[in-house]
Amino acid sequence: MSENRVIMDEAAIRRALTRIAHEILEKNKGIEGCLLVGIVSRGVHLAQRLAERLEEIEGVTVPWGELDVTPYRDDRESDVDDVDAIAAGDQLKGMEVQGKKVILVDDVLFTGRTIRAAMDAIMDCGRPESIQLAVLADRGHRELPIRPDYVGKNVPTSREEEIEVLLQERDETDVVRLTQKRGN
Ligand SMILES: O=P(O)(O)OC[C@H]1O[C@H](OP(=O)(O)OP(=O)(O)O)[C@H](O)[C@@H]1O
Ligand SMILES: O=c1cc[nH]c(=O)[nH]1
Repeated sequence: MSENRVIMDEAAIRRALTRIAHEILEKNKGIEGCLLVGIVSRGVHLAQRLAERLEEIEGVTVPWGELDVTPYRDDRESDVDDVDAIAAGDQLKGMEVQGKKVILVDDVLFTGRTIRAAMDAIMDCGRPESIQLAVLADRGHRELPIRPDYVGKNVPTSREEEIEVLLQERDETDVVRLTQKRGN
């Protein structure tokens, strides 16, 4: 079994994001009223790239923000101090979610717990018209009833495997890899 299998290379990531941008436009009949929200960390770069693609296609500025869902996680230790927790509304820097079509963007979808936390965070800021989800890779193993609206690639995985996403903005390369979990 290969230790490091490339699932998507730079071109595949670029094509997937372009396709997702078109799917977003088709589903929402344009981009009006949409707000892209990238989940920290790599979801932020993907949201920015999608916003850029959408702007290229539609010729309008597409609002996007970033969200660290740590304070909203269900696996967060209860004795963690709240000093560093930044309310979702402050993270979104006043961007209005009320009545908006919020499109959450993340790199990997696994159990769904990160997205559950993100939905809670968004709801803390207002009542969006809808919340949609775009992910670069869906590896299955959901623990909650969450499904993505836009998927770069479905990647069947075992629990002993991991999906690793590297992006130029942080990692100086664009690749999605399937690796063995350390210790396996
Ligand atoms: O569906 P889930 O089981 O919640 O897993 C998916 C999340 O896991 C990873 O984030 P991680 O917490 O590893 O942080 P990172 O984004 O900083 O790598 C990934 O970026 C997703 O946000
Ligand atoms: O395989 C996985 C699971 C969760 N998050 C990741 O980034 N990769």
